[in-house]
Amino acid sequence: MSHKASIQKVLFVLNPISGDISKEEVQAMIEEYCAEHQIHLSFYHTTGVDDNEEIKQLITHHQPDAVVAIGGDGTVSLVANILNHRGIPLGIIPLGSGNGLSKDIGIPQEIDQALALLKTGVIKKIDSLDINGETVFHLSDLGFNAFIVKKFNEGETRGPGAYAWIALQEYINYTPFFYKIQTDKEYWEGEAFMVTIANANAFGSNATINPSGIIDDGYFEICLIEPFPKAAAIGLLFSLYTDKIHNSVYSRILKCKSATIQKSPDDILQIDGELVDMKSPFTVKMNSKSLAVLMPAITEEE
Ligand SMILES: Nc1ncnc2c1ncn2[C@@H]1O[C@H](COP(=O)(O)OP(=O)(O)OP(=O)(O)O)[C@@H](O)[C@H]1O
Repeated sequence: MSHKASIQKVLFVLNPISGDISKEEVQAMIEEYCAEHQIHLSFYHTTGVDDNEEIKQLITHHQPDAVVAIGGDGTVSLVANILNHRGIPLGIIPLGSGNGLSKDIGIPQEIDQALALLKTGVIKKIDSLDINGETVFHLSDLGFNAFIVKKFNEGETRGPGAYAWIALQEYINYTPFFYKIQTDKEYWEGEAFMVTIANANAFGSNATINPSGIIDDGYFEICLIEPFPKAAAIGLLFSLYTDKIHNSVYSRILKCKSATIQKSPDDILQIDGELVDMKSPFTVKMNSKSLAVLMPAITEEE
């Protein structure tokens, strides 16, 4: 179910440090678009400190029809967390390096086209997941990828090249952790190279970990990559980038509505790009259709 967006008042939340484009230019483009389409606008520039409270106050004050996050995954997550369960739609103008959620829901990656959704888009509700009080809108994982995210955050170099280089170096000596997973439907235990708790389909890098996931079907998937011989690594990588990982003998997907996961103490959890300190065991629960999102009308017909 979706309905045509009728948006006349927008709060734009802009992260001045994300992306490599001039934010003055982005703001000028938005101001011009809104003037042309009689959209009343206000801007909030994030500071990295108390943004959550400031944005909540601005929402109360301005009563916007939509709040548009302009930035990377961190900015999208900040705004999505505020809007979750509130009914006010989230818009996204992607400026980060990954932009995972925006890609998964079909939001154009070009600024002008993403902006045009204010007039051409539809509002649709998507699911979110609750992991012991932390919210996942896109993907969360344990194991190898979360470990690489940690290494990447600790390093000096940025960009997809740096991430791939760290992954390649660490992969050689990586030892998979042991997991116990009880879902509302089945039990699984064993070692896994990676355990992805997926509300959506693909990482910002376009590696599709959950090809058949649907973001508003009331289910999530726990996507396991079981330990594999080194010789299988290239094939697995190829499967991830051709939407075929579910066909691999090393892949197992547990589709469910709730789950309890037991992890090893040293294993790390990442949620939508941020590392989270999580106790074990932890529970994952579905919040069906909790977040209203502004997206292209075409997504529904695909
Ligand atoms: N004015 C600011 N100065 C410094 N840090 C900021 C400011 N505003 C937000 N931040 C920080 O920016 C981070 C979020 O960045 P975001 O993910 O949106 O962009 P990015 O890092 O460029 O994108 P990506 O994660 O996709 O590479 C948060 O850690 C937040 O605290």
